[in-house]
Amino acid sequence: MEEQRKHNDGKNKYSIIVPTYNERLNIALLVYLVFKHLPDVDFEMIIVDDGSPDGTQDVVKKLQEVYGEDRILLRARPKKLGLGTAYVHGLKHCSGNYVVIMDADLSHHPKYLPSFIKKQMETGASIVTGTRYVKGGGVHGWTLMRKLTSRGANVLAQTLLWPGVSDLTGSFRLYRKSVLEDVISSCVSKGYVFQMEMIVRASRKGYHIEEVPITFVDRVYGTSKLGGSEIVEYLKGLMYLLVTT
Ligand SMILES: Nc1nc2c(ncn2[C@@H]2O[C@H](COP(=O)(O)OP(=O)(O)O[C@H]3O[C@H](CO)[C@@H](O)[C@H](O)[C@@H]3O)[C@@H](O)[C@H]2O)c(=O)[nH]1
Ligand SMILES: [Mg+2]
Repeated sequence: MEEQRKHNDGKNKYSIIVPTYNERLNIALLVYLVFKHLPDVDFEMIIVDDGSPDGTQDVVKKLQEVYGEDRILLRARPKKLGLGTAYVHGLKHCSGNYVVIMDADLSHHPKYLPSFIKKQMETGASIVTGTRYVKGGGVHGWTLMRKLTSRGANVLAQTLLWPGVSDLTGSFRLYRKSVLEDVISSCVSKGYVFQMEMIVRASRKGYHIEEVPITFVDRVYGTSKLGGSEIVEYLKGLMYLLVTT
C-alpha cells in the first residue's frame, strides 16, 4: 500500500464499474472488500443494475447510506439489456481517469485490485487485463463443460485473431478512461462477447496492454447469466471481427 501511495501522488481516480443482475447476496461483500483492499486509493464504484427482481438495488441504496453516494453510485436501467451495454452506460457516469471493470459475484476478487494499479503505474500501460491463463492464474469451481467452453472460446479467438493477450474473454480489467472511451466507441457487441471484442480492437489499435494473473473462483451465491445464446453470439462476434479487423 505504501508503494501504491508513493506512485499515486494523489492524482489518479479509479472508477469501478460493476454490472449487476440479481446480485443481492454478493454486492455488499464485494463493496466491503473493495474498500478493504483499496484503503489509500481515490475511487468510486458505479453499480449498473438492470432492474434485478431480487432487490439488488435496495441493498445498493443501503450501501450508499453507509459509504456515501459519492463513493457508491447507482446507475440503474429498467431491464436486462446485456453486459456490454451495461459497461457503456456505466462509463458515462465515471469521474475517474482510470476505469476498472469487474463482476459483482466475487469471481473477481478485490484483493487483486492493487496489482492492477501497480502494474499500470510500473509500465504506463493503457490497459491491464486479468488473466487466468498464465502462471499464477487459474479457475476454481467450474464444471468441465464450462472450462472447455472458456478454453475453446479463447483458443478459437487466439488462432483466428492473434491479439497477443492470453485471456480474451475475461472481464476483470483496468483501462485508462480515454482508451476505454475510444475502444468502446468502435465496439458493436452487446453481450458477453464484448470482452473479446474490446481486447481485440484495443490490440489492433496498438494500445499498450499488460496482464496480471488472477484466479477466477466460481460464484457461491446465485447463478451465471451466461447461456447458450451468448455462446452463439460469441461465435458470430468472432466471425465479424475476423472479417472486419
Ligand atoms: N447490468 C447487467 N449485469 C449483468 C447482465 N448479465 C450479467 N450481468 C452481471 O455481470 C457479471 C458477470 O455475470 P455472470 O453471470 O456471473 O458471468 P459468468 O458466467 O461468471 O462469466 C464471467 O466470466 C466470463 C469469462 O469466462 C466472462 O466472459 C464474463 O464477462 C464474466 O466475467 C455479474 O456481476 C452479473 O450480475 C446484464 O444483462 N446486465
Ligand atoms: Mg460469475
